[in-house]
Amino acid sequence: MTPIPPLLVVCAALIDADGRVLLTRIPDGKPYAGAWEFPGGKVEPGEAPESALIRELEEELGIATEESCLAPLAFGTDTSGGRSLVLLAYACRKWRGFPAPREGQTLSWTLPGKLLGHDTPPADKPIAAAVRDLLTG
Ligand SMILES: Nc1nc2c([nH]c(=O)n2[C@@H]2O[C@H](COP(=O)(O)OP(=O)(O)OP(=O)(O)O)[C@@H](O)[C@H]2O)c(=O)[nH]1
Repeated sequence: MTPIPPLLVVCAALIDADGRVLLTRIPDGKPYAGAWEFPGGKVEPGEAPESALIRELEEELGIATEESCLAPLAFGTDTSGGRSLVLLAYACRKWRGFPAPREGQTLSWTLPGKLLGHDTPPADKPIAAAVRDLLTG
């Protein structure tokens, strides 16, 4: 049997000048609807993770950033319910434009101490902890 590789997903902890982090609400009809996640999305075949994240941030939020502004931070996994997913998270403090919901998402700028209080998918838990530690260290 040929093993199926896990789905590779990238996300960003966008950190604003006040040290808040952007979460987006997962819309109805998607896995974990109503929970909160970091902006990002799937890495396409042949795409570098950083390029995928830059593309997703532009598509979802209308902001522009670059590879030198993406600092690898943490990763999480989700193998529940038949899923097999690896989520790579980058911290990002520099971008151009003002993040706005291009796909109808609800956005929340969240203080680091409140990150773990949000309902998030399992893969996001270690990432939320790493972001909190980075910002409250
Ligand atoms: N963007 C994002 N996806 C996450 C996070 N945590 C997590 O488990 N995921 C999962 O990773 C997958 C990413 O899918 P997506 O729908 O956001 O990706 P995409 O923008 O490329 O989707 P598309 O196929 O609709 O274009 C989903 O199954 C989602 O539940 C997270 O923090 N951010």
